[in-house]
Amino acid sequence: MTLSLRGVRVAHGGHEVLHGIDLTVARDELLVVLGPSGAGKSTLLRAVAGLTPVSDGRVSIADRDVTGLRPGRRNVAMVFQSYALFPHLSAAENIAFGLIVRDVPKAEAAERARRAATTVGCGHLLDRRPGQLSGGERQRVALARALVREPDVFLLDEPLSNLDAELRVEMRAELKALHARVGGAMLHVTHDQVEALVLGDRIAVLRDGRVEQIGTPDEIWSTPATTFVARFVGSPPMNLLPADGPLPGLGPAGTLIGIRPGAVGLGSEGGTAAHVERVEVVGEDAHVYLRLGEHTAIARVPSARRPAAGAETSVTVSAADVHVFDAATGKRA
Ligand SMILES: Nc1ncnc2c1ncn2[C@@H]1O[C@H](COP(=O)(O)OP(=O)(O)OP(=O)(O)O)[C@@H](O)[C@H]1O
Repeated sequence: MTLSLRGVRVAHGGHEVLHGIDLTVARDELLVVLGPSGAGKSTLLRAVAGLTPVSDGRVSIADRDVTGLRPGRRNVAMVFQSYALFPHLSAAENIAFGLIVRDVPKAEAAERARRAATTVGCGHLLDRRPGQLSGGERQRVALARALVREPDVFLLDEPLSNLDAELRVEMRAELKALHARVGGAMLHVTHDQVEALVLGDRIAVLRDGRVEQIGTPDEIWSTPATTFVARFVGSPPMNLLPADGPLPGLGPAGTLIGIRPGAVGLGSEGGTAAHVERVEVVGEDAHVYLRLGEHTAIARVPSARRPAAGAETSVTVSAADVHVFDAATGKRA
């Protein structure tokens, strides 16, 4: 394992925000830490980088206990959401900076910076200052600056969140391709579930300073361990209904049944009666907000086949599409 965290706890001003994190990242693995705002994602990255002290537990990098080491001794490179480039230095100087301060000869640093810049597609921007670069170009320079150091671990803190939607999708794919090319252990933090599903070899879902589930994107999607994971991953979120609610017979007593909006069938004969409260058209898809007695649910259907708001319809769900959770604990049953 290149990176391993064992029982890592972090407190801010006497208030514990990470409550014993266990995580490993293999040598060429891209692990995404996914969680809502305030879950402790940035704190986790900062603890690995050595920017925030841990109150308990151990951080190991390349089989070395680094828990007590300062950031410069850990051989990690961090890419920040804000890029954190020096405004008065050119892209080339920004990229080479980490080498120069480590006494790499100037000519070698410049050559390595040029190669890293070419790898991430900003080789033609080396003479420009950050103020003369677009957001996406700055992000490339920040990536090249991390890459050039050849660190044991890359730490990426929401690196795509300042980009517009189109560029974010493009950079997401490029980041994945880059990782496939250069390898290395990457810990990538995001609150964007699509980014996590697309990028991650594995995903660790963080909630209130605890890891709720770790698994491949497929595992997280198809077998969410808790109702929290089930609802956080997927948009619109998974419907949760009591097993003895409006769609009986799909789960044992005392459980909640989970049905993704895409698995809610509308308008078939013999289904459960439902009232269409509202319809949102999102391009090809429509989100249909349904009332089933005292409960509500969302269906995702092709826009062309959407019912009208105010209509009466019927709901059918195939048993194979149902997730079952313990109603008391929220854990997968
Ligand atoms: N320096 C600090 N001092 C006190 N509390 C802090 C400090 N930094 C973070 N916290 C608290 O720790 C918790 C976790 O914060 P953190 O920034 O790690 O969350 P996050 O998951 O990265 O959220 P976001 O997605 O909003 O950045 C929050 O409750 C936050 O208020």
